[in-house]
Amino acid sequence: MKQFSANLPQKAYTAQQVRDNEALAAEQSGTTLSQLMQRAGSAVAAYVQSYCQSQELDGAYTVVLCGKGNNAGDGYIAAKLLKEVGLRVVVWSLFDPSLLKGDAQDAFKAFVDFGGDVTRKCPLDLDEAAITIDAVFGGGFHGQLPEAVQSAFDSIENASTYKVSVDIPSGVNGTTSEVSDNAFQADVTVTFIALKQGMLTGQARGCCGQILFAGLGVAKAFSKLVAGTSSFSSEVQHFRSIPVRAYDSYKHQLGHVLLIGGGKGMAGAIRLAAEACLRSGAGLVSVATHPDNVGAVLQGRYELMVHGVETAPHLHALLEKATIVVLGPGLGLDAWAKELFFACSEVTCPLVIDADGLTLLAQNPQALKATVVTPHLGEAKRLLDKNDVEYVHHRFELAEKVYQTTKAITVLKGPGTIIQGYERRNINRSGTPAMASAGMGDVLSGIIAALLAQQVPTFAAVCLAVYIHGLAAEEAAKDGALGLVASDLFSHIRRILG
Ligand SMILES: NC(=O)C1=CN([C@@H]2O[C@H](COP(=O)(O)OP(=O)(O)OC[C@H]3O[C@@H](n4cnc5c(N)ncnc54)[C@H](OP(=O)(O)O)[C@@H]3O)[C@@H](O)[C@H]2O)[C@@H](O)CC1
Ligand SMILES: [K+]
Repeated sequence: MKQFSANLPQKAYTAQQVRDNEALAAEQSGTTLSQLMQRAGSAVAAYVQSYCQSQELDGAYTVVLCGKGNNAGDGYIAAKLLKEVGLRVVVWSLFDPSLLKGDAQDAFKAFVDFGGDVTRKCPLDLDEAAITIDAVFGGGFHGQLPEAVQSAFDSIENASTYKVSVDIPSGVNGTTSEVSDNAFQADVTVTFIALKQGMLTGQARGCCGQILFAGLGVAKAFSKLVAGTSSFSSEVQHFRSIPVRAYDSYKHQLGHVLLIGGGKGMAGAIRLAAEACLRSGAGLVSVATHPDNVGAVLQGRYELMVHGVETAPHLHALLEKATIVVLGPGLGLDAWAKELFFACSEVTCPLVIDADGLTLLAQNPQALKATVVTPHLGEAKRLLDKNDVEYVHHRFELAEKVYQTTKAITVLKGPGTIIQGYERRNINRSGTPAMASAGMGDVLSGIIAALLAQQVPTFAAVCLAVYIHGLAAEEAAKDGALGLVASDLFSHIRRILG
């Protein structure tokens, strides 16, 4: 049986759920916790061996960093197995091994009895270590890494060694996604039993490198026992919810999106959103922008209907024709922006609010009823009550709070975008640098609007838009798109949507 796989399950759980239920899952699967630890260590050793084979690293030096909990137990087991197959292994224990308990203490003793070296100091020039395994903290970690651990990780960060984390990179909170200073930056993380939600989003996602999954023979029992907190999926299944276009379909059947934004001197964002909307299949796309921007927004994209809007009354006629409204890209915060913002109080069709629209919504929470909001971390913070700002580093809580506050499907942007709504939660699998460059958020709101215009149900439209956007970003990056600017995504969006 393969001990680990790059195919990841579609449900995610908190690290605490895993800790609380692994014993019962083991019992129901006819196994014990100490056998689970053996399997966990063995899965890590199997991965390291396969890596060594692929890189032709015979007898390579491997440093195993160990802590004081069960994560260290996995580390000692892996260390012994790798020593058995001829690797030169040394354990660098960052805590006194006498703190180890139970199975972890047994694993330490077994390694030492086998002639394994355990040292409390950095054992060698880390550039000489082909591989470094992080078994310092796993599911039991919270808060900040102790200083000694941080300085050890600092020296590893600068060394040319391949880094493998056991279960969860040390310094990452597997429940909240909070990341300690100097958290371990793995090339690969072999995670056990279930996907931990905290690894899949924000800065934490970057600490994990590639995630490999090892169910340890209890994953099935675990998933029957415990309800996941979120689905972690590419949402490919949502492609089915895009209606097939009839041969005789025409533009008036495919929605009319009105995008409002682009204050004086800020034509770019609204143009990007409008172009993404066209490319993602909306039937008609209108733009309401500052009169100065009309030429710039229309330039080279003559399918757009671009209107220079001075005041709210100019907007009313456009709002009447729209079936979907996007408010915010490049809107600004001046008097002109505020007038258009308040004019949207009459919107009865689905309303997507992004960017400056969110800042104005934060200042006037009762003024508009959004259907979808697409905040990044800073915008999400603004939308919340001061009392809730404590949730800022807890991306799941933050997305949930924004959802409760706005009652709009919330797309918390960033790597591993969280989509929260209708009591469902989704984490975008592609985990790309999707929002890394200027303008890419604007593209996302354009795609969402286009899918809504084509009558894809709202939650599916949002999941699908995030997926398309992430996939397009990934493809653009593969093509070596310099700096990954939003416009690189367009050709890929076209290709993905067929
Ligand atoms: N159950 C099993 O048998 C199996 C478990 N498995 C493995 O075990 C891992 C979970 O093990 P674990 O629960 O022992 O947690 P782990 O992260 O190793 O250490 C917790 C220790 O660290 C401490 N600590 C926390 N934060 C700290 C901080 N900031 N600074 C300093 N100290 C801090 C914490 O202290 P406390 O919070 O209690 O005060 C406690 O002493 C799991 O990820 C998987 O790898 C698998 O083998 C399958 C079978
Ligand atoms: K770890």
